[in-house]
Amino acid sequence: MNKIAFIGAGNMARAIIIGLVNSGVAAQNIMVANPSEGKRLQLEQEFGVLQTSDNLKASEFANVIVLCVKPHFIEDVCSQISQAIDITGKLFISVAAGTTVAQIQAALTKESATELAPVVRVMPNTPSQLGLGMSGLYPSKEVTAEQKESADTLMTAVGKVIWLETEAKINDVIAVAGSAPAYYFLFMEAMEKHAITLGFSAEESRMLVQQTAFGSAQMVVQNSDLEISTLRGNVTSKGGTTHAAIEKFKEQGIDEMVKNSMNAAIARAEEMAK
Ligand SMILES: NC(=O)C1=CN([C@@H]2O[C@H](COP(=O)(O)OP(=O)(O)OC[C@H]3O[C@@H](n4cnc5c(N)ncnc54)[C@H](O)[C@@H]3O)[C@@H](O)[C@H]2O)C=CC1
Ligand SMILES: O=C(O)[C@@H]1CCC=N1
Repeated sequence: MNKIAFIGAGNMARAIIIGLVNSGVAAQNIMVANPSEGKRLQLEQEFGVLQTSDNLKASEFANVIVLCVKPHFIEDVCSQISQAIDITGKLFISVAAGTTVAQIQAALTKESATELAPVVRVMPNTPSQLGLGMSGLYPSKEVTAEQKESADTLMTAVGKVIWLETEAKINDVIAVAGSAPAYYFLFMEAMEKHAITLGFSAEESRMLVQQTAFGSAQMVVQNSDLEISTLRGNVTSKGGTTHAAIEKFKEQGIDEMVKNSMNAAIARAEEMAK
């Protein structure tokens, strides 16, 4: 049975922890470390996970250490852990955008050490908290088959996973899945705002938008044999209202806008890794 430490108790750690506990992982096998107490105490109260302010205590407790701090803290956190405790046999999983395996391994390597630590980079997304996450995983070559299985089991508990052939694909997963919940939220926010200006109450606007988004996503999921464009076509009567709206989206360059925005996420991830 793996013991899992989360270093950092923010949005992404919370999403994965909720998904894990709901999937049946024993809360006593999870310890979360965060310097300030608010978020970790909340996780303890809600889910019974162990918590500490001490990254080293959590790292000693676990054989799988999930790094869930902001990218600019990853290297400091890794050095702190590797300088203070014996990390032999421990698997490191990093969810950080724009922080490479090489950077993480360098920070995990003591001057005297010759071996590199096993690291799996994971790019998850926040729907993990509902068990509906989508993650891309990339293992360093030091990761054993058993550790790969552990990482797969961990992320499968909170959603679907794909394993990536190259580390560069992690940045593509950021654009398509990691950052993408925010794109859908942005679109829903825009629709909700306009529904309100059309005279619906805030509650009605929210319900109209969320139920339509939910139903549409379910239609995509439950009709995997159909192209998404076919589902769109089924709504779009020739010369009708949907056609008018879709033509307006196209006229304003929706494909270009989506492509450029996704590429901006990739470019930012590449820039962060420098
Ligand atoms: N939020 C998202 O949708 C996604 C985030 N990520 C990655 O997850 C990582 C965390 O992002 P969020 O959870 O959104 O950030 P966040 O700011 O919500 O959480 C980070 C947590 O780390 C804690 N922290 C700061 N310094 C620390 C230290 N030295 N030791 C232990 N804990 C420390 C903070 O107090 C905070 O609670 C980032 O690297 C990000 O790239 C990846 C995929 C999706
Ligand atoms: O915005 C970010 O940098 C992180 C990575 C993917 C989602 N959130």
